[in-house]
Amino acid sequence: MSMIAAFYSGKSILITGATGFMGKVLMEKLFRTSPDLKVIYILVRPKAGQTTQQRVFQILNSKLFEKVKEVCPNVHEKIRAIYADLNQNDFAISKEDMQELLSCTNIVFHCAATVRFDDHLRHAVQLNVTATQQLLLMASQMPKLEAFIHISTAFSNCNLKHIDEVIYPCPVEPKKIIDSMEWLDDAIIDEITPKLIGDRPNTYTYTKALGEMVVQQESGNLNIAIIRPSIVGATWQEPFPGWVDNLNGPSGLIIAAGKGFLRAIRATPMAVADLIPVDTVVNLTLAVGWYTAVHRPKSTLIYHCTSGNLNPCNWGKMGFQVLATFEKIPFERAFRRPYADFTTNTITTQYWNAVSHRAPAIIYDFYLRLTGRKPRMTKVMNRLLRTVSMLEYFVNRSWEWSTYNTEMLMSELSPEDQRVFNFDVRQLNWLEYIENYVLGVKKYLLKEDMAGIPEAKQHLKRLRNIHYLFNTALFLIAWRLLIARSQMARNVWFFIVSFCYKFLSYFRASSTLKV
Ligand SMILES: CCCCCCCCCCCCCCCC(=O)SCCNC(=O)CCNC(=O)[C@H](O)C(C)(C)COP(=O)(O)OP(=O)(O)OC[C@H]1O[C@@H](n2cnc3c(N)ncnc32)[C@H](O)[C@@H]1OP(=O)(O)O
Ligand SMILES: NC(=O)C1=CN([C@@H]2O[C@H](COP(=O)(O)OP(=O)(O)OC[C@H]3O[C@@H](n4cnc5c(N)ncnc54)[C@H](OP(=O)(O)O)[C@@H]3O)[C@@H](O)[C@H]2O)C=CC1
Repeated sequence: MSMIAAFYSGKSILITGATGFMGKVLMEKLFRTSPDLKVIYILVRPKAGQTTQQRVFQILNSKLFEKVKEVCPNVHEKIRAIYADLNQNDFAISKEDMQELLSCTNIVFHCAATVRFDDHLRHAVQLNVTATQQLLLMASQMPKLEAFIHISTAFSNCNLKHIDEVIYPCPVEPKKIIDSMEWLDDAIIDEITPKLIGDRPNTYTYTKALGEMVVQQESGNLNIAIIRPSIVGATWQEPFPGWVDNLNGPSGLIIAAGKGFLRAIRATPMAVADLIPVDTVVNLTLAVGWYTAVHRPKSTLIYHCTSGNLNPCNWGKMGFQVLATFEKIPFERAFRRPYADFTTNTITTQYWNAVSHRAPAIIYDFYLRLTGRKPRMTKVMNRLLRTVSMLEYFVNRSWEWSTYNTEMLMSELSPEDQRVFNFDVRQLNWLEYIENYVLGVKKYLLKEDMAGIPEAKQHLKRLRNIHYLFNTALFLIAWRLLIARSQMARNVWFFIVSFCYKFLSYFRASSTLKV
């Protein structure tokens, strides 16, 4: 019997960010391995015209939860969606709901965050810092609370090269930042943002670092742990390989490359691609919840959930495997044939952006205009290049994260727990994982049918022929123009033609002699 699974039985668990990528996988695993848990409270806001109930209904009826329904048929009764907006005071939770949360919760998993790199500092602070502070305040009023697990990111200290499992202080105290966000206007915040974030690349990593400081300062008597995952990718094994449901991290770029929009990126092929499957992060999170509640470590432990030091893969290998998978499993209706050049040179990147990204978009928009349709490709391309420029920071550097606590925890687990809550990334086969990732992107993000693969392959063949035809035509036109203008080019041309003629004559003569 798994000790971790048994620990969560009968428990009331509060999850923030349960509608997000990681939150859904966390809920799924909890229900599947501990169907006897008492209740999962999730803080949800209405979104995109859906009420909180409709959102929960949609999640529970998704493919991700198919296995859960078999082991926990009354899952609908065990999930309690509580209306909440983490941007509001007291999260806008009703008094009755708040009372229930405070009196019943045993474990808190705080996953909610804004993960947008370019979020306005005010908004990023509100969600990643102030909301964390408020949640800790709530937690301090929960008499039955056994553990509070905060999800941070391995990149919260990406300004350092070697990162230990400790909290590194930011120069300005989080409390001061929270206060100043209340009275500074947007223009001033915009002005001071670069100074505040310093050598971090964006407001996301900065506010996640502030969030960790808040956890440290406000922990009081709470039993707290922090988990720092690196780049979270599709599921490795559970509930099935390749599941992914948003464009963050590599997923968006896999689509862009597979559809032929993205053909080059400024990336260092030898830099470590510190990807970690979402189910690995969830398994570690649940193991940490158990360990923190049962063993009650004296201080707040930080767990790095990374792959680089245990089972490294680099961007070059990853890109190669992604492209190789497109050969077997192409995406439908590609704009151009998938190809991705990783270059570290800024001038080469600009050349590729002009020739391979912007020019085809302009030509395609011109074609759309000619055929009476609305041009759109230039806009899509500009957005994509902006996204790529924001991710470039992470694909041109390598970090070293120490993983003593994570390895210590692994050794504390029983063999059964090591199997059921496996977070040993050394067992991951990258080639297989990446292939499943690409397949998952096709199935769950693009919602493409596998039956369409032969047609997709045909389409790529047509694109290849168009490519050859286009290049030949371009070459001939360029050559014709050169001949018309340069005596030297004409001489070369006559030399080649006469050489070919002589060679053919000689060949014909020698074959006649043989006969
Ligand atoms: C050969 C292949 C090799 C693969 C090689 C992979 C390398 C991959 C390195 C990753 C490295 C991350 C390392 C951080 C790890 C953490 O810890 S951070 C957690 C992850 N967070 C993220 O990834 C957030 C990144 N995204 C953002 O911040 C924002 O989307 C951006 C980039 C600022 C764009 O903002 P925006 O212009 O306002 O656009 P937004 O409204 O978000 O979306 C606009 C459009 O772009 C699309 N879009 C959004 N994000 C993306 C994306 N990532 N990609 C493409 N399209 C996107 C949207 O679907 C939308 O399309 P439409 O619906 O309009 O058709
Ligand atoms: N994805 C990654 O690569 C990595 C993620 N992380 C961390 O993991 C955690 C989970 O990330 P991930 O699941 O990928 O992120 P998602 O963007 O998929 O999910 C974010 C969650 O936060 C919720 N949320 C955001 N704003 C509010 C609000 N105002 N009120 C209530 N809920 C809100 C979202 O709700 P809604 O659905 O309503 O928007 C959603 O459930 C985060 O803490 C992130 O920093 C760390 C490293 C890498």
